[in-house]
Amino acid sequence: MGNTDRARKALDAMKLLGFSKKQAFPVLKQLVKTFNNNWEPIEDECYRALVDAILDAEDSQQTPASEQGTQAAYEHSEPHGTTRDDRHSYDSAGEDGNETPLVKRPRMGAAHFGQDLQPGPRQSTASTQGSVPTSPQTSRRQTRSLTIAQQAVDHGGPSAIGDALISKEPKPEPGTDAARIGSTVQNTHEPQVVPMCNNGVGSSVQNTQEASFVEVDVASSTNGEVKMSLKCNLDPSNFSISMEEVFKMVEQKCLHSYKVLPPDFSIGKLMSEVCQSVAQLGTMHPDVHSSGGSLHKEAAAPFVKPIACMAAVGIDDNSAGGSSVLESSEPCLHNSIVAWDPEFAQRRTTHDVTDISKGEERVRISVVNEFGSETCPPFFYYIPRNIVFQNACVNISIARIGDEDCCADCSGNCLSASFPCTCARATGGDFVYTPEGLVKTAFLDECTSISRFPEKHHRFYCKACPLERSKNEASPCPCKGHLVRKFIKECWSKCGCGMQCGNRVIQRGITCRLQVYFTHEGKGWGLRTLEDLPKGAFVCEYAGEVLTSTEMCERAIQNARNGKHMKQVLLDADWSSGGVLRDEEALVLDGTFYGNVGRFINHRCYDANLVQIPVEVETPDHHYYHAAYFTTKKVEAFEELTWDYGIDFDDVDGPSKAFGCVCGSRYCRDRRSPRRVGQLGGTSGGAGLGWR
Ligand SMILES: C[S@@+](CC[C@H](N)C(=O)[O-])C[C@H]1O[C@@H](n2cnc3c(N)ncnc32)[C@H](O)[C@@H]1O
Repeated sequence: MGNTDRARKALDAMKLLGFSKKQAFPVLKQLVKTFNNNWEPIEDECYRALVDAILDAEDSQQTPASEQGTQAAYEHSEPHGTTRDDRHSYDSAGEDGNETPLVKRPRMGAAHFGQDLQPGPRQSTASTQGSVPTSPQTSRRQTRSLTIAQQAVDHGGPSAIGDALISKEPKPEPGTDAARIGSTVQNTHEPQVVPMCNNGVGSSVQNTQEASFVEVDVASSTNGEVKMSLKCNLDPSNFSISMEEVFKMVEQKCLHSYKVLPPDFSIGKLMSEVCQSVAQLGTMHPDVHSSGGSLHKEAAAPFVKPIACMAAVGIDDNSAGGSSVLESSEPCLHNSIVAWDPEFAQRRTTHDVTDISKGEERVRISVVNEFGSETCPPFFYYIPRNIVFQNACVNISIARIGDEDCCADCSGNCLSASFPCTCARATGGDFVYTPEGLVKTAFLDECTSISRFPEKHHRFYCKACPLERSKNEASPCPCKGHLVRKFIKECWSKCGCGMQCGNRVIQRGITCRLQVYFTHEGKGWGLRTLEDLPKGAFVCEYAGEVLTSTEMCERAIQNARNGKHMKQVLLDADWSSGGVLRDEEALVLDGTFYGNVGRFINHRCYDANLVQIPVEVETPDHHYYHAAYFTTKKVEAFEELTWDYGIDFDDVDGPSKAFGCVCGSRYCRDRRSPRRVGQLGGTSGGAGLGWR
């Protein structure tokens, strides 16, 4: 083929992309000269070099259309009212009058990965930042969709020169909040089409005459939710490929294009990194953002990284809530007395909806209400870790931790030692956590079983039950029994290992991305995850004021008068093992007035996706411990996080009076429930945890 033919083909190809001959020709001429009449690099990858060169030439001339006032640089006139930027998005017709795709022009190579789709001069209507409403109050999910439209037009030249990337209407995904909000999604984007070389994922259908689409959807919100999905509407009967094959192919093409790539480069990883980066930018606390501090790293570290810990090296624990210690040198902790001032609380009605934790957690925890008018839950003080109310005795002292209660001789990461350390042995002979920071399946399943089928598990019966005594001191009822629960013992400060030790998970605080949201089933506010969570993942603790059981009863009476629901968790795992317990040793956590996100976890009968496991960190006995929530199964992003409160709904005198269950579980135990569709034989009878 001679130079003239090659030039004609190149100009035809450019025309298909919306570049006029006037634009393309001088650039092509220059390129041919630059490459010493060698056409290969010009024709390579569907004229990628040429497109880039034209865009570069445009860049060097470009001023915004609104300022320019003329479109003299273009052969054809602009559609009505469009700006130069718009024109890049909407070339309404080709020079031949045929309807050609409305084009937007990013750099071709980068467009595969959306890299060139960052805010930029020619993407004023579709920038990621621009798409996100600036008001933090806005709870609407914004979606950003990029569609690679494969036109597969065969003009004798590279067949898929017309591949295009379209930013289209937000498209909610089934099962996500975006799907629920449906038409309420605010779309700040215009549809856009970007020319793509056919070296993308759609290449396997380049000969088809029918238009095919590959959509890359990036859904994001002000609250930092990000979901990236890739959808193809290709006819699956034409071919069968696995995503792995696709990734491999794209990876090879990347390698070909960019010449140098790290050996472990993967498209899957790249996509997940894109999501994580968007999430990270959205979830970083402003102070971290500006300082680029280590907290930023920590927040971004996937919690499943061996060391949810690794990133914790060098973190500033003051701000990051890395320790769950109740600070005290007193045997009984009385230095953090919390007094609830109802008047003050009434004056303070709002939370920071961008972060209900007020920066107390490592990640922001946003609040959204897609269904009602209340913008946020009733006021309470957010505390990331437990604080004693008044009389509770939480005896944390170095002196009480004996050699048999810690692993003073360890160093580094206990999980990598050849033998389980003392702390691991305290959990039953082995480490409970995997190197990825997840609770091992066998242990988790046993904890879940105890919680689901308490009647099948062993109970202790107190001689003088503190719970019954606090209800009626004069003539207490016999103890109803306390479940023997399985404990996790984490390494702690008296141990020789470091903060990066894999046997320290809950003490690092929340690392997954959570959101408080208003449920539509009538449960009030609830908690959901914004990312997929594997089975056994730590979600959060239930944090609150530490009360004695007498204080709890007094509060319960007071709250019943005020029509307030209590949000309490009994720490009764070991009440009967040490003989008669003093009232100040029988402890309860109450998150009603001072609490963390754990107070938003709603109840689900039987098949809840969280289980509460007692975790001992700083105290060697089981009177005081942390009530930590772990996932019982894989949980998808945007799923509500639920826990079985262990309520016996048939006990009309008990806590079930508080609410009619609308958990929606097919095993719902509340016979009155309108949403009940089935029944599991037997009742829970309580999982050893009271809930009022
Ligand atoms: C710990 S709080 C959970 C957060 C609460 N939904 C809120 O808005 O603050 C427990 C309260 O949530 C409500 N709740 C939790 N699970 C429920 C369910 N399955 N059905 C109905 N209400 C539920 C009840 O009002 C219960 O007293």
